[in-house]
Amino acid sequence: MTDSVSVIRVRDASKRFVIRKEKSLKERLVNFGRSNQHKDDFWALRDIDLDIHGGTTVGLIGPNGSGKSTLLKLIGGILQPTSGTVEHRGRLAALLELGAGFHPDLTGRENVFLNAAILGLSRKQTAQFFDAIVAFSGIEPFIDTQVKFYSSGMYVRLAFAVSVHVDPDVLLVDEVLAVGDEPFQRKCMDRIRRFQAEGRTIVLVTHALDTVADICDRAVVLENGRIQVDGPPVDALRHLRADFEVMRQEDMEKQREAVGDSEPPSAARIVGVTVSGDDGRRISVIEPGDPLVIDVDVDVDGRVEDPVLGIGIDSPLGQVVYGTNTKLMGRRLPPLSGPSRHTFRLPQVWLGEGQYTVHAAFARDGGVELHRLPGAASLTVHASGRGVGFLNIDTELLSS
Ligand SMILES: Nc1ncnc2c1ncn2[C@@H]1O[C@H](COP(=O)(O)OP(=O)(O)OP(=O)(O)O)[C@@H](O)[C@H]1O
Repeated sequence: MTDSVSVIRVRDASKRFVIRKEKSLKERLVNFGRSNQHKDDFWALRDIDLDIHGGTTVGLIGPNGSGKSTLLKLIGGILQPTSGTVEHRGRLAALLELGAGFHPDLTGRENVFLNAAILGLSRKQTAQFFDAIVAFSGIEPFIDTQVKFYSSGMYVRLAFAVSVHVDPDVLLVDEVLAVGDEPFQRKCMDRIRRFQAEGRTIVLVTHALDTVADICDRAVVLENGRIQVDGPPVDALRHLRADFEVMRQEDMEKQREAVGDSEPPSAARIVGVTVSGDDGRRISVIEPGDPLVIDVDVDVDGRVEDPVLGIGIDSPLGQVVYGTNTKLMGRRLPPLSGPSRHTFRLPQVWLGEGQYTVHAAFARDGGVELHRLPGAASLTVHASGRGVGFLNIDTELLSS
């Protein structure tokens, strides 16, 4: 089934939605007698050109509302472009938003037949696959229940089972898989890998960026309805993570402004965190194995007798990837008062490719945390692209 020609071809496609907004009471009075709604045009996609070749796996990534699902729906023929063209070749199965393609009043069994018929299978063909579909979905006890009573996970289980059993040439998958439990998600990933090995084409919308690095041949970054990057996942992810970091900083700035000076002055504060290399120069990008020097400036109004100072490196979702503090290190700090600087040196930081932030925290030994500065500095790790995840390990293949 693998071929090098386009199985999906999007040419100069744009999609406009008309958004209706309720008018305010004042506007209603002024426009008495006329409609109570505003109509606004909104371009969810602009000038999209995309060729997807047979046998490839492409990830569509980008911030919330950037147009990923809309593009997937255009490819799947669920939506029509306002201008431009979208073509595809071969049988196409789509796993789009929850419940799409299912009729709520029909049972799981009836929906399997309905869905398969929409995808072009005869009743006889569907009957052949039926047991395999139900077995894969793992929801046999509920197969004769109306799907409106299904949980979101049960919906997705059945929908995914149908889409992978109808022998599609192209599989479109939106984020929905994320609602399945872990064992089911793993089963789906195994099936997706099998599809890849069989040379089928897969287009995936996801926020799981490591999944994109792991399974996609190519990634397309959408922002504000336009393609920003289209290329190898490592490049696309680097671009997107850098943009996310800008958004995070803007968001922090807004939060700080919103809180303003209303925050009560604390007796002990971390006033600054800087990250540098061994030569003392400030850095924000490192390679795996590089050393890192983290300076933490603290200001204590009064005196803290038994201070404990900690630092850590967090993932973009705020998960602590690494953390330590003076107590864990078996070091005792002297009582602190006034401003002071404390320097931590991490000799070799074997982090994997990605965007991280550095936090610092200050506490009393055995007592409450006095101050924490999350996202105090940002850190980008550029790795070789030979692995995914938080760690960088130079794995070798000893035998094959
Ligand atoms: N049927 C619709 N009517 C009006 N606006 C819509 C419609 N569908 C999508 N939009 C708007 O189009 C924009 C893109 O939506 P889309 O669902 O494609 O984004 P996305 O990148 O998939 O986002 P997310 O990551 O949050 O799922 C959003 O601003 C959304 O509000």
